[in-house]
Amino acid sequence: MKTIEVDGIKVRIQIWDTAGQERYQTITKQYYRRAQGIFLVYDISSERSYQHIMKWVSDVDEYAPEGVQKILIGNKADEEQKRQVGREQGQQLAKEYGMDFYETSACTNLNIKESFTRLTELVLQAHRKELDGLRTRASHELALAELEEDEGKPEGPANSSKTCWC
Ligand SMILES: Nc1nc2c(ncn2[C@@H]2O[C@H](COP(=O)(O)OP(=O)(O)OP(=O)(O)O)[C@@H](O)[C@H]2O)c(=O)[nH]1
Repeated sequence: MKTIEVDGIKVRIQIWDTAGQERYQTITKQYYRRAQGIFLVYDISSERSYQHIMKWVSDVDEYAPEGVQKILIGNKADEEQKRQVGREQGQQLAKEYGMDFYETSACTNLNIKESFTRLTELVLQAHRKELDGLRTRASHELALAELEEDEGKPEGPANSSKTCWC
């Protein structure tokens, strides 16, 4: 659990670090179902981890809820001398999937706060849209209900609370 501030709102986020290893996949998939935001992380010093991202994306598409927000991360940006994946490759892949992209480093803290804030922002935005949709629908339903109720009552001053209905 961690609390971060986004647009002046304090948001409590729960972070799960899922295992990348194949043998834990059954458990990992169970986490997808409850996720609202997902970081897809590769290691910039490992071309193999970058190639795996496509598999992660298809798993997420299959098991995560529809509106889940995703960000692509190229981690270990401090390991410049061991770099196997160019920044542009990361940007390109993120673009293909319509995701934001950050290179981060857990060692130097590069873009850690920024990427968490951005993912939270995206989740909040998506949630707001959903809430606004529900609110609009609810207000329409309310308006309809009021209209229907009005239809059953006599018109004009007789509809006022002071007037006797009998
Ligand atoms: N140089 C560097 N090393 C890192 C960074 N992030 C993680 N590591 C190292 O990478 C190794 C693996 O880190 P983990 O956090 O276990 O990676 P993981 O992806 O969660 O691993 P799995 O749970 O097996 O999928 C550890 O030795 C970390 O210290 C980073 O930003 N820079």
